Amino acid sequence: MNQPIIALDFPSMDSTDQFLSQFDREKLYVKVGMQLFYKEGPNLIKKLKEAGHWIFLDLKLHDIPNTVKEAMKSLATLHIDMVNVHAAGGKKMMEAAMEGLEAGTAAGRHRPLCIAVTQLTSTSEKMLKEELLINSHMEEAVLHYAKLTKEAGLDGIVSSALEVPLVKEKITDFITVTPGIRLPGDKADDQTRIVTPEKARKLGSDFIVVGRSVTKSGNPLEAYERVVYEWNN
Ligand SMILES: O=c1ccn([C@@H]2O[C@H](COP(=O)(O)O)[C@@H](O)[C@H]2O)c(=O)[nH]1
Repeated sequence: MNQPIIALDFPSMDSTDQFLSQFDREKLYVKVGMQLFYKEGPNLIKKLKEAGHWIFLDLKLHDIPNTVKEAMKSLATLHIDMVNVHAAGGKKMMEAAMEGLEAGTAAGRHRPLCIAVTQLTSTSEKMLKEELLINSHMEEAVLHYAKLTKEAGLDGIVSSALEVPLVKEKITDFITVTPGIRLPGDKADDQTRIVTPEKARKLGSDFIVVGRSVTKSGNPLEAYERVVYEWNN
């Protein structure tokens, strides 16, 4: 079974524990983002690891190459499974991220997967042009950043599932992690490039990231099971 990655966008360890307690010790693939990590830090990661969960630490590093390299050295000691940067930091920054991760990974351990955000799933075509002054269509912009990411030696990208077919056509051996996932009928909220789990599977995503469709549902366990079903069948 392919597991969706569940975004633990909660304010504290307590609210996270409360959410996870509904899953009866099932091992989940979880995503810890800025809100939770900035509050609870490495202790939370340790706790989630001890409970057997896989962890995508979604901090989206974006700084000068040396700073990103040293930050990745530290993050590699947390034994997470996946980590990320913003591709907009450029090739040198992404290469530095990989150097840091490799240097920080203990002998005998797997280096965490490292992926780069191409264009946030909250970004629309209009915003791309008018605010970011990127004068190409979303798909081309995502592909351009994906190519830079591949050249820098990273394992894959974050994009919406809508761009996955083009990325997969042009770049091989490269994973696609796609947030902006909504169950049919759910609100888009601040996301603009959204698809259902079923559509993401049909478009060829390797991993989907699901937050509010599960965490804000009246019945999170049932919503999770629906996502799992749609994602796998
Ligand atoms: O382009 C991106 C990159 C990261 N995210 C993160 O994924 C989740 C999505 O949450 P939803 O509640 O399902 O919208 C959230 O943690 C974002 O920080 C993204 O949405 N888009």
